Order: sequence, then C-alpha cells, then structure tokens
Amino acid sequence: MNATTSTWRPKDIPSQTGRRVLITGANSGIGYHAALELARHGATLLFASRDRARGEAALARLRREATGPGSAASEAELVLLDLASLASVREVAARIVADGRPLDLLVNNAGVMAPPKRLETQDGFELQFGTNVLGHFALTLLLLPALRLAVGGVAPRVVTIASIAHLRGKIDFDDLQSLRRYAPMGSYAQTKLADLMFAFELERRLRAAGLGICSLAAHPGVANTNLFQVGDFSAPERAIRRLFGHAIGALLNSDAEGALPTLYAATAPEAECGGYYGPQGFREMRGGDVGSAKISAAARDMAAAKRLWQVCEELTGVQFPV
Ligand SMILES: NC(=O)c1ccc[n+]([C@@H]2O[C@H](COP(=O)([O-])OP(=O)(O)OC[C@H]3O[C@@H](n4cnc5c(N)ncnc54)[C@H](O)[C@@H]3O)[C@@H](O)[C@H]2O)c1
Repeated sequence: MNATTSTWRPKDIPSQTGRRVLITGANSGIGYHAALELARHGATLLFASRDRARGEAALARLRREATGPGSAASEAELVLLDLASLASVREVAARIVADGRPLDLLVNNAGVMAPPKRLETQDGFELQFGTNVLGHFALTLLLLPALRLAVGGVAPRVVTIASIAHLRGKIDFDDLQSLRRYAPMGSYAQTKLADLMFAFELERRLRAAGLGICSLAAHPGVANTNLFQVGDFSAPERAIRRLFGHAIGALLNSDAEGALPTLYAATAPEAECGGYYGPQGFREMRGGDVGSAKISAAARDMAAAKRLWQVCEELTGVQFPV
C-alpha cells in the first residue's frame, strides 16, 4: 500500500458478517472501540476481559451502542481471560479450539504500562513482559489450530498492538524480567518492541509453513485511555496531569481514533501481511489518517527476533505447532 491511506474510516470496514473474532482487553480503551466497530460490521465477538464485572458492563454498553442493520452485537460472548496467568491462557485457548469453530481474527490488544514498582504475573514473570509479551505469545500459538480452520475465504489474521514506545525499546536478553534493574517505562518499551518483533517473526514463520494465516501489527499513536492511570509518573508530571488533564486529553487521540490502525490492520483488504500501521499525524502520535508506521532497526533484527522467540517458547512451554 502507499505510505499514507489518507481517509480510511470505520465506514470503510468491509462486512465482517460470518467472521469470528477474539479481542483481548476488549472491556476498555482501544480494544473496546475496535470491538464495537467490528460488531457493528457483523463480526461475532469473543469479547475477552480479565474481570467478569468490568467485562459484563462493557459488553452491555457495546450491545447498546452497536446497533444497526448489520450488527452482530447480540451474539457477542464474554470470555474471561487473564494474560498474566498461563493457566488462564491455556484454558481459554483449549476451549476455543475444542469447540471446533474457525477463528478468523485474533487481536492481541491487552496491555499494561509502567506499574510504579516491579510486579509479577501468576507465573512469576515481570508483569509487563508476562502480560504484553508472553501471554499473547502463548495465546496466539495455542489458537493457531482454530485460526487454521478459517483458511479458505479471507485469510485469517493475527493483529498485535505495539507502540511508538518500541522506538526507544531495547531487548536486554540478560535481564528480560527486569530483575537487575526495573525502569517502568524502559520495561514497557522493551515489551512493545518485543510485541512488534513477535508480529514480524510470526509472519515469517506462518509464511514459511504455508499456513495461510496473516500476522500484522498496529499502534494507536498516543490515545487518551486507562493505560495512563497506573503509570509511574513523576510528581511534576502528576501535577500537570491534575491541572491540565482535560486539555492534554483533548490533544491526544480519543480511544476511538486510537482504534483506527487496529481496525485497518484487522479488516482492510489492502493491509499487507507483515505490515505495521499507525496514525499519520504529528510524529505518528495522533490524527485520524492511517498508514505504514515507523519501524526501528531493532524491530527489524531477524536474529534477535529468532532468539526472542526461542526464549518465549522456553518461558511459556508453548511451541510453534508445525
Ligand atoms: N493508549 C495509548 O496511547 C497507547 C499507545 C501505544 C500502545 N498502546 C497499546 O494499546 C493497547 C490497549 O491499551 P489502551 O490504551 O486501550 O489501554 P486500556 O488500559 O484502556 O486497555 C488495556 C486493556 O488490557 C487489559 N489488561 C491488562 N492486563 C491484563 C491481563 N493480565 N489480562 C487480560 N487483560 C488485561 C485491561 O483490562 C484493558 O482492558 C495496549 O497493548 C497498549 O500497550 C496504547
């Protein structure tokens, strides 16, 4: 595609009727708005949330908002999925594969950013690495049998959400779990770089294996979501947010705008396997226009991606199944 796809909007989403879609972290922010538009266009949602009450409330809201002739909101199903627990990931994936129905789209959206101190997942991994990277790595590989069932019409897609933060990320193979030094934003940037490397390496492996499944990546620019509520912000930053929060919010993408690149990667016929999409406005941070996003040299490092893949296989105990 061209470097810029200037006016792509949700109205351009082709019919999703008959497509079965799992979105992680669907109960808020970008995941919610991606789910909303997909349901409006006819997709049957597996609406994943780690929390039952928040998931039910968000799904009820989606059913109120996703009305219209082609909507399949009434068919959406809540899936309780905690990416910070490999047992939860395994249980959900096993259930989806066992029901024997094809999965047409997986959106690896859920994420956590910069908790003030080093926290761990249920499996003892640093929370951001465990949730953003390992949870989605295991989920994707375990769901490949269901995605393979969807081959035949529109190629099934896996869309992984990275970030412009990946541009500052470095993979520290000697300290992936931030045991020696925990830097909240540094660890987050590492996970978003790892997510992008995963999306590209997955595409290479899927293509080599001829599976007919497509891996893409997207980022929302900077969008005004809950992601910023837990961050390790300095006292002056917190004061600025308190005083000017609304004004700052108005300068950022809304969560609906932030979902556009995800929706483009998930549905646009012209989005390319292996592509990475984001907003084209000020330094790729905002704006409604979607196009190819900037990729760091580190994200293109195929040897590092292969090594990272092996590490993820070892840490999760989940392997590429072919
Ligand atoms: N908002 C931004 O500016 C921005 C920028 C770049 C990338 N992103 C990425 O976009 C994605 C969505 O974030 P958002 O901005 O909508 O924030 P958000 O906080 O609204 O959404 C994150 C979602 O992930 C879920 N989640 C967190 N931990 C989980 C776990 N252990 N198991 C299951 N779900 C879990 C949350 O419940 C929530 O639904 C994230 O991957 C984030 O890294 C956001």
